[in-house]
Amino acid sequence: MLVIENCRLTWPDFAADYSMTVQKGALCAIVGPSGGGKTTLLHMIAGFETPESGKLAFDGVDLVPLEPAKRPVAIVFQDHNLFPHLTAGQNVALGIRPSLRISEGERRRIDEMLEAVGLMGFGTRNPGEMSGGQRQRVALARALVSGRPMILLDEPFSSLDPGLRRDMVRLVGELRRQRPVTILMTIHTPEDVADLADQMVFVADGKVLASDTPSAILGGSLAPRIAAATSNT
Ligand SMILES: Nc1ncnc2c1ncn2[C@@H]1O[C@H](COP(=O)(O)OP(=O)(O)OP(=O)(O)O)[C@@H](O)[C@H]1O
Repeated sequence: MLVIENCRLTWPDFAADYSMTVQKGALCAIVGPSGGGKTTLLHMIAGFETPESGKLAFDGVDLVPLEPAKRPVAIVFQDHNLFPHLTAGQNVALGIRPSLRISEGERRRIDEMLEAVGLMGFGTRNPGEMSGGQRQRVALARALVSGRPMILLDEPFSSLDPGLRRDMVRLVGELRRQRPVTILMTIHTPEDVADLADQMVFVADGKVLASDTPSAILGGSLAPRIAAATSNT
């Protein structure tokens, strides 16, 4: 389980105090207004920001003292996930070995992962020869092949058109059913994940203001605020 208890971060213009839990193996969607602190929450879990106080633990392990590379976490950003001078296969390989010196078995794992995200045969292409959706599939494959038990997706599909975005969200749903991974995903279109996510949290003003099932969140008292946050994007 991911446990976040009163994790505080303070800047001159913004203060956050996060508390939430996510069950191991769950898909948790993070929604809320722009500037409310969704990305900052993921950055804190990944280790790019350090809480001044509070508890941040996954599976009973305190994450705070661990540098980002040592955390049980892989992150996929909205853009710029891939190295343009490396092939798709090499970009995925980085999830296993930063040196890119991979064994034959690892090569097979990479090919299998590319196949799992619908990119069989694309291993030798460069990112510049791929569509935005295909590039995000490569980034997803790299996160999954790393074997890290928690994957953070920060608006990974928001630059894609609505149909492709829904396909990608469904792909995330399928992939996580096949492997024991906990996924936290920020999203500006909560309706896309309503029937896939186990949990939805609403983040605004640097706080987790609600945490429940997607139907309870989307049908509850926060619905107008969620609709307003969505229409502003
Ligand atoms: N390192 C930092 N230094 C100063 N302020 C920061 C830092 N990191 C985040 N913030 C502030 O935290 C606030 C929340 O930003 P954040 O990106 O987490 O919001 P968000 O909910 O992800 O927004 P969006 O939906 O637009 O991506 C912003 O006001 C931002 O300026």
